[in-house]
Formats: sequence, C-alpha cells, structure tokens
Amino acid sequence: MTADEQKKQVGDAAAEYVKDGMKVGLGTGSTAAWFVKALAEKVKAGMKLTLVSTSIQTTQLAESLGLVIKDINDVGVLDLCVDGADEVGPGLALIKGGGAALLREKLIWEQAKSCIVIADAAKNVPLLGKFPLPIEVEPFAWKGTVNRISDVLVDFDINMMPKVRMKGESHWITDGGNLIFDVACGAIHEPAGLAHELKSLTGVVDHGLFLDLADIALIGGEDGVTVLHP
Ligand SMILES: O=C[C@H](O)[C@H](O)[C@H](O)COP(=O)(O)O
Repeated sequence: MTADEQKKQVGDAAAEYVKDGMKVGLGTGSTAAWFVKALAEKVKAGMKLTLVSTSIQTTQLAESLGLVIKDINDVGVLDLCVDGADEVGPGLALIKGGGAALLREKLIWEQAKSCIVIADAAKNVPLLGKFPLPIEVEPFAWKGTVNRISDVLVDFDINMMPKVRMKGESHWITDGGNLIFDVACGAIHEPAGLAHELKSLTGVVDHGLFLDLADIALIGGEDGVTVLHP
C-alpha cells in the first residue's frame, strides 16, 4: 500500500468518528485533505456539521467541495479536530508544521475537546527529530530571535542552525504573516523542555512540537488502521 493510500485509509477512518451536529476542526496537509474529502461525502449525504479550518489551503479545498467554513470566533469549543502530522512519537508527541500551518493548527487543536492525528506508517517514530522542527518567528528583528533560538538549541545538545524556509527566491510567509525556520534536530530527547524554552522566547510565535494534545492516533498500514493512545 502506498503512503497516499494509507493517508486515504486514515482520513476515511477518522471521518467515522464524526457524528451529526458536531463542531469539527479541519487540519492541513495531504493526509488531512483525505479527511476533508470524506467529510464532504457525509455532508452531501445529509450530515449537519459546523466546520472550522486550520489554513487558507484547507479552507479553499473544503469550499471547493461545497463545505461551509465558519470563523473560529463564532463557533466556541469544538467537539473534534482531525489533522495530520510530520512525526508521531512516543506518548503521541508530534512534530507538525511541514506545511507551515502550525500556529493556526495549534490554536484549533487547543479549542477542541478531542484531537485525532492521522498519519501513514512511516511517520510513526520511536524518537522525534528526524523531520526538521518548524519554528514560526515574528519577522521584526528575526535575526536576534534566531540567535536566541540557537542558544536554546545548544542547551538541548542540538548544534544545528535554524534554516529559514523559502518559497522560490522569497521567504515563506505563513497565513499569519510570519517566517518559518526549520531545525534539523536529528533527535529530540527532551521535547517538553525544548517546547517550553522555545515558546518562552520573544519573537517565537510558536513551534511545531504538539505535546499532550492528541487523544488518538490513527496510523495507516498494510494490515489496516492501527489506533494508538498516549
Ligand atoms: O503545517 C502542516 C501540518 O502540520 C501538516 O499536518 C503536516 O505537515 C503533515 O502534512 P502531510 O499530511 O501532508 O504529510
């Protein structure tokens, strides 16, 4: 089974957790896109849902499928959020942000009673950090912020410089108007400590470590969907 087939498998499986009348957050990326497509089928078949989105990209996809996306500020607490990840580690600690949507994703996840992460088998890892950790940075005075990020990384035995994400010749700009820096950590042995220290820096808007947020992981694979709990 290809990675894309696994992504569809878990997107469809996650849609089964959605019940009529729910308020649901839609994640971002190629895996979450399968979930959005599966939900669109349910809505076409008559299911009533209130939907919010984690990115412009997902809003455009959802609307192209006939779904209505509400403003998160008009919706209140969500019943469920379903989203992909770049890595799923022990305790369902995650790296997210490969698609640069981490800030709005985290805001939506934190406003949901329950969060399901969906991923193909290759993303289920014993230790986080092979996938570069995305860090969203306020553009003003970014050089100073990046120097302070580097100091924090050294404290965690990560001797890698954050690399600014590019889109062609220009800096990648997030939906919120910020820069993204990627750090090839290699291995993150203390995700909680690192998350705390990064978040404490002025200029760091947020980072891609999602800790203690996922309630369930649905992992694709040859033998069907594996359900993981923290
Ligand atoms: O910013 C993007 C998100 O965190 C995505 O959920 C993550 O990058 C996984 O994306 P994909 O399902 O395309 O691998």
